[in-house]
Amino acid sequence: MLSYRPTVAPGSSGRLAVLQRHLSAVPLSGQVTSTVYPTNFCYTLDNNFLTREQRQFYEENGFLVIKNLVSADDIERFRKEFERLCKKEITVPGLLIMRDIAISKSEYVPDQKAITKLQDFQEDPELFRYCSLPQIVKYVECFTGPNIMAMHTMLINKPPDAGKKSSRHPMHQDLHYFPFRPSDHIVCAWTAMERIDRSNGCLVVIPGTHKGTLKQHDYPEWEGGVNKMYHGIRDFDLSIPRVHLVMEKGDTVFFHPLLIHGSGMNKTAGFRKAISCHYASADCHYIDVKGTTQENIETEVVELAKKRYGLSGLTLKDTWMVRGRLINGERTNL
Ligand SMILES: CCCCCCCCCCCCCCCCC(=O)SCCNC(=O)CCNC(=O)[C@H](O)C(C)(C)COP(=O)(O)OP(=O)(O)OC[C@H]1O[C@@H](n2cnc3c(N)ncnc32)[C@H](O)[C@@H]1OP(=O)(O)O
Ligand SMILES: Nc1ncnc2c1ncn2[C@@H]1O[C@H](COP(=O)(O)OP(=O)(O)OP(=O)(O)O)[C@@H](O)[C@H]1O
Ligand SMILES: O=C(O)CCC(=O)C(=O)O
Ligand SMILES: [Fe+2]
Ligand SMILES: [Mg+2]
Repeated sequence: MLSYRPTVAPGSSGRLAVLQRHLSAVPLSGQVTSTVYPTNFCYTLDNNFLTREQRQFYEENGFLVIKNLVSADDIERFRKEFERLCKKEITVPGLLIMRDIAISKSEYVPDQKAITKLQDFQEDPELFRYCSLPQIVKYVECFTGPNIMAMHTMLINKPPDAGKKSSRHPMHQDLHYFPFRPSDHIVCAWTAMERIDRSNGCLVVIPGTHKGTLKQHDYPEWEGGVNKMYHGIRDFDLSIPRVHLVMEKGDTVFFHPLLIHGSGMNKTAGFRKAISCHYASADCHYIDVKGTTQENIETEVVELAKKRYGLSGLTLKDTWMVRGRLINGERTNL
């Protein structure tokens, strides 16, 4: 499994150069002069799908919410599949099932609802359908270009907080987990599977932080404990204003992997559900994270892979190479 090689030989630095040229969005001669063409868009591609307002919003803020993008029927199907997986009616290779730290450390015997997160559902055709929904992929292409990889999949089932605030997700940047670049060609799609607001722990973002750099991440020092791998930005300044994204069922947010975000406590009795996929341009390249701030997460992920699959000597890159799946175009580098 780990001897995977891309089916198309890399050597595609030319493609990336083309993509980068697209990113600078320089006006072409001969275009309609009544339109003012942007000269400084660098986080979105010029493929005429996003409106000018949508592009401008993402450029400035690092996220974009699209209302009602996923149908109630599809969400119902994802919900049903989630239940089958929780009940272990089916098993899926590679699927990671995670329970909340508060539940895992208590005497209480959890039922299947006590699952906080399913991760890596790329081998489950029903859930993976989410990643290929054409209306999502159309948006994704505006950030990644045409060669699209689904790198990371999650169904988050934020449990009612057990009283220790462990249902929170600390403020972080997803790029911390990713050993591939450039970051501008990576995007997360995150769809609310029901109404999500401050009562059940909505996404919380700090607009504009995608323009910054990757920060040092560690486990936050929370009294009630922190879930495995829920790293947060070290010494994060909580006085910086946060924006709470209240979303209705089917609404989808696309966000940049440097955008600082987290999610709040679930104060309701229900399990708050969202489904997400991180996409990257297949033209991105892997980096070695040794000696960088990402070394700590590499150590943890590699330890987990060793524990689960008995494989030693892996790198963070190896664990992503085997999880990535092509969605559109050619698998060039990743
Ligand atoms: C091919 C390689 C695949 C490797 C995959 C690695 C995942 C990489 C993550 C990338 C994320 C990138 C995207 C950014 C998004 C940000 C995030 O969401 S980061 C957080 C997501 N990460 C995860 O969900 C992965 C971590 N999960 C796990 O490692 C496991 O689910 C587990 C927490 C270890 C539970 O394993 P399991 O064996 O099923 O459980 P138990 O046998 O009951 O417990 C073993 C041991 O672990 C303790 N424990 C259980 N739950 C938790 C928890 N939520 N937090 C902390 N610790 C937990 C449990 O108490 C046991 O401990 P003990 O001391 O041995 O008793
Ligand atoms: N006092 C705090 N200590 C540590 N982290 C915090 C604190 N307050 C907020 N955070 C971080 O910010 C995230 C969002 O929290 P925020 O307070 O903005 O939302 P919330 O708790 O869902 O909403 P509300 O404050 O309305 O209950 C939390 O998950 C956590 O990561
Ligand atoms: O709480 C959520 O649904 C999102 C958490 C998150 O940001 C993540 O898993 O990367
Ligand atoms: Fe995240
Ligand atoms: Mg709060």
